[in-house]
Amino acid sequence: MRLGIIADDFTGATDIAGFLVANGLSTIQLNGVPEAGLQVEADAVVISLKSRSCPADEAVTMSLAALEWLRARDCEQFFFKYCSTFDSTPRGNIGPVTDALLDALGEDFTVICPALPVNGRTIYNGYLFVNGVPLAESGMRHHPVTPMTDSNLMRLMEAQSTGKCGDVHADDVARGVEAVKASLDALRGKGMRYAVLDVLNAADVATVGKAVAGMRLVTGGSGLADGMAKAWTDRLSDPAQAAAAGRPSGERPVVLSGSCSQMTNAQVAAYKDEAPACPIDVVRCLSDEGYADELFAWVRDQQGGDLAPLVYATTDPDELARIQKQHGAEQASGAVERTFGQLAKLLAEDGTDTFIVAGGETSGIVVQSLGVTGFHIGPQIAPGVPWVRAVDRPISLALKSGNFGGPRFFFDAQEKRG
Ligand SMILES: Nc1ncnc2c1ncn2[C@@H]1O[C@H](COP(=O)(O)OP(=O)(O)O)[C@@H](O)[C@H]1O
Ligand SMILES: O=C(O)[C@@H](O)C(=O)COP(=O)(O)O
Repeated sequence: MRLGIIADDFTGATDIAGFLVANGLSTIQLNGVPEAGLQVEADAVVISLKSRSCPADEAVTMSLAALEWLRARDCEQFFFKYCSTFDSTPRGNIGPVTDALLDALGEDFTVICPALPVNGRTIYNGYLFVNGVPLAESGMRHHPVTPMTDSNLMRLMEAQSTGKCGDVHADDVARGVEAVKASLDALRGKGMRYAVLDVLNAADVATVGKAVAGMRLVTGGSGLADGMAKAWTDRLSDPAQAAAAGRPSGERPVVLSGSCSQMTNAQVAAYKDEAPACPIDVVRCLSDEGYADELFAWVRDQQGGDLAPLVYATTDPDELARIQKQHGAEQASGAVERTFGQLAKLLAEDGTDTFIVAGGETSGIVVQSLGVTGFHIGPQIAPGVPWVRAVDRPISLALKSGNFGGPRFFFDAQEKRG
């Protein structure tokens, strides 16, 4: 197998898998660390974990177990996939997991590259920008679980890891693959353990993708994987064929939105103007055991129309701050996730076969509640959001990262099924 990927959340996993498939790499996504005996045939395997916001020691244990499974399949290269907005808690899991993976592989150096220019994530001088705005000034500063209040990737990485972090400057990236490799060698020579890769555009993506070809472990977002896959294009199959097994097949859709990101707020606003929509009451998530049953009954009544019913917890930063102040951030987000998990399970048992889900943590809980083992990856609805189809039952899903897709994403997902 060419590439083994450990993703720290479920939308992140489908994001990277979607880019690999779009470049013609046959890819399978496995939800959680699979049992030792499972056989898979693919160019790339993505193991999706829900390890972004849990305690660091749990994230390390899960990631090492995933690495062990992948190593047993003779992967040529390993990729630790985290968010293109470097989402991590104040203590942070990206550093500890990167360190643990490096140590387990006997390596002492890797790259840090969350860039994804096609979705507006660029890196300059080691600072991460979201649509031209520094990360800490973007909507990510209000994230319910992983608010990002620093834009400097070197500082973020050093704060949560054991080593020093340098930067491969945009000028070197613009000069090409050999200049990037020389800069990486120089940083390593200076005792750095990590090197941020500046990336401003699609050409830089291709350059850094080639430059990391010989590294045993790389870390970053799906943009880096896109560049790596492009560098392998000569050995790849037809993208349409690679996506065939993941094409959506269902007929009873629902939309579940648990993301409070800026783009999801816009998507929910656009969709609820035209489709049946039910807001989630956080207080009832916290206190009412029967609440998921009630939501289930509502969805069931609404299915069968032109547009799938939407259940959403999505709210704006002011209301979110109020809820978190009143109930505690962890308690509120945990209760909302639990409700989505219960609702998804009830819906699947009743025959809902298509789940369009917004939010990484939300997607994680939905997929875990459905108990799906893994996914075939299908065509992309928007950059970073492919359709996926469960390997073990006829269920299709679109797992949308909070900030991905255009304002009409929920409509697009129901229209773009081929
Ligand atoms: N109204 C709300 N009040 C409190 N927490 C919420 C609310 N809506 C969503 N959440 C929580 O916010 C988190 C959003 O994270 P996630 O699903 O990963 O979205 P994103 O992809 O935007 O990061 C989840 O834990 C979710 O349960
Ligand atoms: O890299 C990205 O931005 C996404 O793949 C990702 O990790 C999404 O996480 P959420 O925003 O929590 O959905």
